[in-house]
Amino acid sequence: MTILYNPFFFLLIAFVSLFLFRVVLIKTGLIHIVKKKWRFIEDCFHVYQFFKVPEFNESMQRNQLYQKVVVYLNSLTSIEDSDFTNLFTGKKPNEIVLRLDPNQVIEDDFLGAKIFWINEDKTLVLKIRKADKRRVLRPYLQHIHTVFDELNEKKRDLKLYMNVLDDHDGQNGRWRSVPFTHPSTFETIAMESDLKNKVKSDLDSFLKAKQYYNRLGRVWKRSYLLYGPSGTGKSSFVAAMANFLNYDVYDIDLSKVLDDSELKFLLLQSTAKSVIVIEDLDRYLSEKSTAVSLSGILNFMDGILSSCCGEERVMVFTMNGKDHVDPAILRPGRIDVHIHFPLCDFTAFKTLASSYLGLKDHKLFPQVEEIFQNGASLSPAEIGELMIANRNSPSRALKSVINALHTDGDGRGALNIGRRLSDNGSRKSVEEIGEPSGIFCKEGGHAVKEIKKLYGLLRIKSNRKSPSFDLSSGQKDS
Ligand SMILES: Nc1ncnc2c1ncn2[C@@H]1O[C@H](COP(=O)(O)OP(=O)(O)OP(=O)(O)O)[C@@H](O)[C@H]1O
Ligand SMILES: [Mg+2]
Repeated sequence: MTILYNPFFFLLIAFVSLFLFRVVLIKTGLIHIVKKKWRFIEDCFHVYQFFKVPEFNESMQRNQLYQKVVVYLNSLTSIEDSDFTNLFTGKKPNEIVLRLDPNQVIEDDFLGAKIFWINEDKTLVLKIRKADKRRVLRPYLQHIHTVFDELNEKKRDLKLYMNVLDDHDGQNGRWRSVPFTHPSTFETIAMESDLKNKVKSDLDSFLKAKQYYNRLGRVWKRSYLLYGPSGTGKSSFVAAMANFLNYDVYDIDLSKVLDDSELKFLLLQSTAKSVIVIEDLDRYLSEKSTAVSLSGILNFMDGILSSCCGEERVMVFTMNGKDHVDPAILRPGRIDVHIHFPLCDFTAFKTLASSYLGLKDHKLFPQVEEIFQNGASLSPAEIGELMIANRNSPSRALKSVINALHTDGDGRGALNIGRRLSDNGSRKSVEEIGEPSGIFCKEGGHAVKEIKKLYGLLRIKSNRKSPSFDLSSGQKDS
């Protein structure tokens, strides 16, 4: 019986009872009633101020702020906690969005202050403690603007612009647009994952670097050269980049550009947050199938003109090979990142087999691996086509890939290897850093490298015969 008089026993009982009480409150949902009562009691001790945001102004024009607040509130997770919420289908398939119901209260936290929104008829009422108002209100409204802009940016429909020769209406210059709906993403591209991540983080850091570029007095742009044999995924990669960045695409057909000044004009007419692409640049240059001069292209690449618009742009140039391209185009500082798109190797093949056939492993894989090791190769496009054509039978698909590698692909990979071996020493140094298919000329991305480049520490290297490789080894060193 003495245990009953033990204070520890009482404490234990109290703890257990409290715990059980809490469990009952949570499990039965009574917690919400308790919270409401508690809020009511709290309200008695605070003085609140109310701000109305009506949907229309006195001239019956729409209040922009109302729209922004609605979008902002609908994005809050606390909307799920209000007693009534409307459910709608979203724009994407299977997407369901929540919308605040009239007469509901939604709670928000900002800078440690509690803010309540009451959805009255055609008016949103902001309720804030007087004690918090001076400190919180302005930054909070600014926060709503920012979140709204971000959400808007995310959901906007992308466009693909193409330049045309005729300009009948004269209204939109020479650009014509269609919705950009290319499904390619970084996930669907078969590519060394390390390289893919490097490109993603390069794009990410570019997006965040507005202040940085401004401080250095540089145009806020980043340019990429994608080069490699046909069907290795260069165009798909451009689409993946645009989808990743959520940028429009401006696809410049150089054969439809009448002269250098028109190329400048096209650049000036492009909007911020866009990927500007020139495909097959090497072909235009070697066949001279464009009226644009080399200097016109160089000026375009340097983006001198886009500096007047000052907003972010990504430029992408694709080529089948760099061998016959004027060195001025490839000099360091002109194109920031070079990415090589090789023919398929066994790793890329496995990625394709996984996405096209849903195969993680197969008894024919060792055979395929051996063929790749013997130097045969095909482009991912060729392998992809065979897999799509035989998608109902993975074994047949793999056999047809093996056949094609034996016949069409024989020696293509070997040729590739041969080319590498016959290259100069600097190309070998690329192989040494373990990025045969990766970014081998990547300046910047990191502040130190940008500054080095700016202040000419790397300029000495640009005079060498094969500047990209020197730069990459500089990168390796650093
Ligand atoms: N690395 C890859 N990963 C996944 N699919 C690929 C890859 N490379 C090519 N493909 C597929 O092959 C087709 C052709 O690819 P894409 O047009 O991007 O090649 P490309 O390098 O631009 O060729 P070209 O130099 O002839 O323009 C696309 O349907 C794409 O899905
Ligand atoms: Mg292409």
